[in-house]
Amino acid sequence: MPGIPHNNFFFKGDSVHVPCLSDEQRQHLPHKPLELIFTNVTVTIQKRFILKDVSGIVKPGELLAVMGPSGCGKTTLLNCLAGRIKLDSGIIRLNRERLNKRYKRKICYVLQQDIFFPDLTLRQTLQYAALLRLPDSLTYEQKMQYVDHIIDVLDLTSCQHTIMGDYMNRGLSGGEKKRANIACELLTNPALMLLDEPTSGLDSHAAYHLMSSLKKYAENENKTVVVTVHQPSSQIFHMFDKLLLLCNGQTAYFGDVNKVVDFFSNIGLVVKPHYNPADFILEQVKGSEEMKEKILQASRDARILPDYPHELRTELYENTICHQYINNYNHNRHNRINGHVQTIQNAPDLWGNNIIHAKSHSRISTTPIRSPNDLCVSICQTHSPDSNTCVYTALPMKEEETKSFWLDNESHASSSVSSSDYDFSWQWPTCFWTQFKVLSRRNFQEARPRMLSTLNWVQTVALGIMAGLLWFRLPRTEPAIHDIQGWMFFSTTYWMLFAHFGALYSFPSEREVINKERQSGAYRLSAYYLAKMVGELPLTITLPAIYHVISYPMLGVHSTKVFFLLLAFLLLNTIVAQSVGFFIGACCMDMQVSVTISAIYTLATQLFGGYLATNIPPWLTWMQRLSMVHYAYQNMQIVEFSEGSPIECAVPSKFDVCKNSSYIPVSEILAMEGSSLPLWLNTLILFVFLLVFRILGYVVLRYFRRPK
Ligand SMILES: Nc1ncnc2c1ncn2[C@@H]1O[C@H](COP(=O)(O)OP(=O)(O)OP(=O)(O)O)[C@@H](O)[C@H]1O
Repeated sequence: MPGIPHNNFFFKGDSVHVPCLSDEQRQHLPHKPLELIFTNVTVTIQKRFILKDVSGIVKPGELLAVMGPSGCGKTTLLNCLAGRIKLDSGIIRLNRERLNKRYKRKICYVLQQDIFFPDLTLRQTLQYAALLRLPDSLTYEQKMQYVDHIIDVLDLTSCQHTIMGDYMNRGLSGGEKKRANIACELLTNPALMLLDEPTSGLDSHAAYHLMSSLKKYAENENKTVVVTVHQPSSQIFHMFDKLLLLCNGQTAYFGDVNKVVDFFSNIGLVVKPHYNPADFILEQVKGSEEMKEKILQASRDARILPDYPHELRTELYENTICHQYINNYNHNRHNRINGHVQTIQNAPDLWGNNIIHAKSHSRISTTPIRSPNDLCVSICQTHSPDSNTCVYTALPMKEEETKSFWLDNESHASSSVSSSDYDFSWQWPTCFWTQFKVLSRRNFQEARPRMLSTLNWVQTVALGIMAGLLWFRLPRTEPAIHDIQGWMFFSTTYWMLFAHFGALYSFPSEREVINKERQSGAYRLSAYYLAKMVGELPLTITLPAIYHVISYPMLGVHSTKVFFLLLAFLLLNTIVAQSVGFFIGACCMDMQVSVTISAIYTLATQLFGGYLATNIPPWLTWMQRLSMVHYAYQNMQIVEFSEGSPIECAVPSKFDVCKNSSYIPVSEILAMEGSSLPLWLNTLILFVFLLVFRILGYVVLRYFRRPK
């Protein structure tokens, strides 16, 4: 394939391939290698330790396996490393810099669950991912060429036109979905890959090939790879460079994979010959409580042995050098650093250098003190100049990295910008316009099978004919008024319910995909939201329009203008109802709650619509103001009875006006149902409904339903 290098690494048959960019393309994705260090990671949920003091280091080119029994905290650790869970304590660093939002696009996180739009094919899924996540500097052809290549090297060619599928519609197999999941993430040429159970659901052959691919990916591309695995075969086990064994959320072993057998032997747990070491160590950490404690104690003891990575020894510095140092402050003063007025605590360090502790809002800049081996940095996380309230830590740093650094002390996942290493990954991969265009197209393509399914067509046509037959050729006389109103009210309420519940039911499955993509920083929420409105609009209005085209002429068309105006209000009402459904879907995580709220709202809307109850008690009239159907229904009457053929009075007539006239004016017909508003005001209110609920939906997604 032109433009694709031959230093391939992914196995396909007997050959090995690289799903990577050509050198020219690679220039557009300048990810430098990342070293991952996590120290003393502790997470508690509902006062229960899920992870406690877990530490590890993975260098570029290395493959770290996280193993342990089910429920020991593997996924939680991966979530922490991806910055998706707030730590109770501990630090995660990438290239010695604290994990922050800027790294999101350098990290690829392949989730345990394969979350996709079920109706898109594998190829469409990858194409959209490439269009959204590869930078605008690559042309469309280059992006598609890369998709072809990824499909080829992951051996997905034969199933590229198969839908992803779900439990209702069978699509890709489990293994194919898993590879598709990895393919989507590999598109961005990530520097750090986190994969949660990538081999689950694969047969041993497929699992071996996948793991060897990842191993070669790490080695050849200098990538950092972390995987969680349950029970690897011995072949797979020996592919790992490093192993982190977890037991009850604590480190049972961290180090080279080829030293783990010795570690267990040293505490009297000797692996039998020809036994899979992975099975052996997992059996030990699933053993009795005494056995677990013995292993955990041995692991704690190993932290002070010489071969324990010195990058992880923060507690040594904390307890000795930094403690002594912090107690040695001798004066405070104010100064200006990095353009911010800061309180600076300045003191000579233990080795004769100066240390400056500086605090400005949430950002901190410190100069380090030099310890005999490394640099000890003290970080004050409070606004108080009192050293007793400072939280401090010590970390070995390279000298060039110590000039200044910025600390995000709120959350690992929140924003923090370093002046150094500023690259494209801080920005969105594509501009708003590209995101909007691609997402509109994808929304249309994804929603079409769902919204315009054969069943929906049958239902619409059947209902249109039924309504047309029921109200067939209605005469323009007083006794027919109620029937004409019946058709209008039925049409508006039916399409309100259809659109509202359609939006409600489609949202939960869509939300998972959107959350996954938002977490990886693929696009702006605003681009998605706008694209959703635009992309789905033709689909939302198609079926009500078909219904109208069938049923209204059967009633008897009196003017083209009336035909189109009635259609316009029917569609406007449908779009408003969809907005409300979308808003409720965004608010409620629980489907049953959202269905209940929707049922109450839509039924109340019907009751107060003006057709079913005409004598609404005065203290309840405000409810009518909240009924969206009410406004559309009123407008349809205004149009039908003022622009259409006049309605003849009956003899005798219940309208007083018929004493002096043969026709009933629209105002009299509307007055039968209580007070009414002019056409323009009803229309304006419908547009206000539309805008308010769309904006509220966005606000909820933006601020209250942010993916963690
Ligand atoms: N949000 C949460 N609320 C309550 N408990 C949680 C939550 N998230 C995780 N846990 C608990 O934390 C523990 C670790 O969960 P985690 O999913 O990390 O385990 P795991 O090792 O990945 O398991 P498995 O191998 O079965 O996927 C489990 O006991 C789980 O029940």
